This record gives sequence, C-alpha cells and structure tokens, in this order.
Amino acid sequence: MKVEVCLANFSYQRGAENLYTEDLNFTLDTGEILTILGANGVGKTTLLRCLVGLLPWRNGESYFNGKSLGAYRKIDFWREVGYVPIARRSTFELKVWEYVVLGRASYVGTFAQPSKRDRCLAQEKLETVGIGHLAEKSSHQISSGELQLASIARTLVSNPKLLLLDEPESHLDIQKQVAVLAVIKKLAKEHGITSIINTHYPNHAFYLADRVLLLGKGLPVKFGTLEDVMQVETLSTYFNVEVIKLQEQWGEEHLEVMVPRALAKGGKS
Ligand SMILES: Nc1ncnc2c1ncn2[C@@H]1O[C@H](COP(=O)(O)OP(=O)(O)OP(=O)(O)O)[C@@H](O)[C@H]1O
Repeated sequence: MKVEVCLANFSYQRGAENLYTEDLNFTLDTGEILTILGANGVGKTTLLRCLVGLLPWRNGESYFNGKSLGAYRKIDFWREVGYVPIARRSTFELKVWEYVVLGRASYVGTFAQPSKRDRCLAQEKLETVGIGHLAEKSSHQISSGELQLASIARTLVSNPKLLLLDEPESHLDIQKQVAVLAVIKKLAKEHGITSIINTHYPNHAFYLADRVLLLGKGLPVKFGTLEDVMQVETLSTYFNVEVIKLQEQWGEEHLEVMVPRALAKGGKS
C-alpha cells in the first residue's frame, strides 16, 4: 500500500501551537519500511495515531493508494491496516491462538465463534512470526517478547497491506529484538507489506529502513533515505547527545553502528 501524508500537523489542545515544528510531508511506496526516530515526547506515537485517523490531523491529510483517509469506510480501511501499539499484557487470559484470532474481528464479528478457517489462519500467522509451537499456551504464560510476536501475528490475520508498529522491540532482549525486526523486514520485502515503525534505536533504522523520518523539538522535520538522515551530526543534534559512528570490517561485511559516545567503553560523558 502506498502511503502519503500531505501538509499535516496536530495539536492536543485547541489554540495551542502545533506539535510538529513544520507540517509533515512524506510518501512511502508499497513494501517500503519507514522508521520514525526522535527523542521522548516529540510526537512519534501521535503521528501514527493521526496517520490512521485515531486522532484528527489539525490540518493536512493522509492518503492510502491515492485515496484520502476520509474517503474510506472505516471497516474497509481497518481490513487493510494493522496497528500494533506498544505491547501491554491484557487482563483477559486466552490461549495464544485465541488472542491471535481476535485480529479477525472485522471479519468474524466481535461475538461470533471463530471458524476453523480463522483458527488455521491464526496458526499460520503464528508460524510466520516463529511461535507456532505456543498456540495452545496461555497468553499469561508467555514472555513479553513472545507476546510482542503474538501481537504482530494478531495483526497479520486480517492480511494487512500496511503495518504500523509502535516500539515493537520495547521490553525485548537483544536476540528477540533481532527476531522481531527480521519478521518485520520479511513481511515488507517478501509480502510487500508497507511498514511504519516507531523506534528509540537508531541502529534499528540501519537494519530496517528504506526511509527515515526524524523529529526534534523546535527542529526541522527530516525525511529521506538512511544516507540523507542518519548523519552523526544530525543525530547528535536531534537527540541532544554526542553520537559517534563505529565501523568494523567483519570478513566481507563492512559494519557500522552509531552509539552515544558516553556509552562506548572508555567514552567520557
Ligand atoms: N492524550 C494527550 N493529551 C495531551 N497531550 C498528550 C497526549 N498524549 C501525548 N501528549 C503529549 O504530546 C507529545 C507527544 O507525545 P507522543 O506520545 O506522541 O510522543 P512520542 O515521541 O511517541 O514519545 P515517547 O518516545 O516517549 O513514546 C508529548 O509532549 C506528550 O506529553
């Protein structure tokens, strides 16, 4: 799904100044991955919510495959779009497959019994994210990383063409972070699912992003390729901390990471 945001801005309070320093303008082609970066409170979650109409843009509009959000019937729109908010464990205890089937609600009807086909689809999507073996376990007896993967599977059962993920790696150990990011990349590159991801990890943009949107309080909105946006000076300014780039030749691979200098061993704060 192609995504466009044109001249968009937002404010939580009427009459207050805009949340974003400049109106947002960006385009994402089908199967591309956008990572949104920026310090706490710059408006990353708000942007995801405005994009899909969970909050109203103050000005501007979102377009999906060239059609404005306002022109979609809600039920049709949400059949095409999957939103994975920051993971929180539900108070309801369900089997993992039942939790995933809930993602079929727009097809099944909220109180209807899921069909055998819904059950199979849930299993298939659990396999896609690598946790098919957990289908019969209680949603209260899986780890937060597994729950995060189950949340992605739950979104996938409606076969979305656009995935929005808010900090999908939060609370995950580094092995699970790699697993979750690999799933997102596979969905975009093999299944053509356009993806927009909020993250606090600049290095995850290196792994995932075709495009990067960088937000900063009182700073211009930066949108472009990794090369355009992920510069040491730029990140240092937008995160208000000195960032350095470290490089290593690993066999045939030329590896680069960016870290705050103060956190590198031997670095002085
Ligand atoms: N419901 C709300 N009402 C009023 N202000 C809000 C509301 N939700 C968020 N804000 C404010 O809007 C700004 C943007 O919040 P948002 O959650 O979008 O930022 P974020 O970049 O996702 O932050 P984080 O990285 O900490 O998750 C913040 O200053 C926040 O305090």
